[in-house]
Amino acid sequence: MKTIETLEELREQVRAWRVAGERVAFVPTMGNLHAGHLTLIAEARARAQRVVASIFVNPMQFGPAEDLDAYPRTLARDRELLEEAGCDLLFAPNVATVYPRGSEEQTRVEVPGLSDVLCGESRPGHFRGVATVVCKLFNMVQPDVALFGEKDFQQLLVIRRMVEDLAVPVEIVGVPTVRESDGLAMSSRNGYLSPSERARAPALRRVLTQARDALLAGNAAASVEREAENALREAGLTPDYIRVRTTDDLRPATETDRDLVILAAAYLGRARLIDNLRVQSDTNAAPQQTLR
Ligand SMILES: Nc1ncnc2c1ncn2[C@@H]1O[C@H](COP(=O)(O)OP(=O)(O)OP(=O)(O)O)[C@@H](O)[C@H]1O
Ligand SMILES: CC(C)(CO)[C@@H](O)C(=O)[O-]
Ligand code: BAL
Repeated sequence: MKTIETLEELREQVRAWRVAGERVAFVPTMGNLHAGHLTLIAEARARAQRVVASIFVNPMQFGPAEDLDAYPRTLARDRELLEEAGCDLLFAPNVATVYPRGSEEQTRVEVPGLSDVLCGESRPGHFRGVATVVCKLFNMVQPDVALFGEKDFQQLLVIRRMVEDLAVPVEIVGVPTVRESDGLAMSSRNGYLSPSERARAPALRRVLTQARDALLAGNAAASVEREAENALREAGLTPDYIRVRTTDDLRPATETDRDLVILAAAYLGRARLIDNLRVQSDTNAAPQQTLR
């Protein structure tokens, strides 16, 4: 596996593959890789002849009080994992390669609406940073297909919408969340948890599952959200939000919506955990099973 830091070398390599008629898949990451990332690489391999991964801790998506400096940087280990997983090229640019004009850069990519709710409300400007860097990385790598985890459900929707609205010629594939054996969604930031916090963390997934069951049993979304927040507090987590939303545009669920997702974020020690669970209720279900 090659590691490339400059745009010139990246473009030369990807151009050679494209000229040879090879399809290129792209997996953008911030590094500190785990089995979730490696599943994205495996899915990428199944969809293209060549796989490019990037590792770039993007300053633009971090708020001033967030963990940009502390974010784990483990490049040597990440390289080994990518190589074993069959990645062809690692693009590991520095900040000046991605943002050559530094603070003088003016262009931003924004997906308002989808970016302003849920995680966007707690992390103002976060999705502007994500959409801008993903748009740049797409222009740098020029892949045919790019893969993103469903763990970051809102991010996946923001990217899908950006690609649609700007006619970006990249197919976007969402990959189901990879979990630890106790249900906790794998995440680089799980490494921030102390042993006792780690023991409490699976409550997030447990509460999401209980909330889904309560919805399917006919309870109203607002009461399900309230109960779930209380359950998170009782489990020792500090809820940021837990909300029932439509899967396509994250609107609050109404009685007639059938394709829903419950999204949650909660603080635990130094970590802010996120997770989500789809709820597909049957339109022909008996009355007690429909959403009220
Ligand atoms: N558990 C997981 N299952 C599937 N995909 C995942 C998982 N965790 C992360 N991803 C995906 O990997 C890609 C890169 O994510 P990133 O490098 O930020 O990892 P992360 O573990 O989500 O980190 P963080 O803890 O900082 O959010 C994203 O598309 C993300 O959705
Ligand atoms: C998509 C991404 C690599 C953009 O920096 C990041 O938000 C992430 O790792 O999910
Ligand atoms: N996985 C999402 C990247 C972030 O939290 O900044």
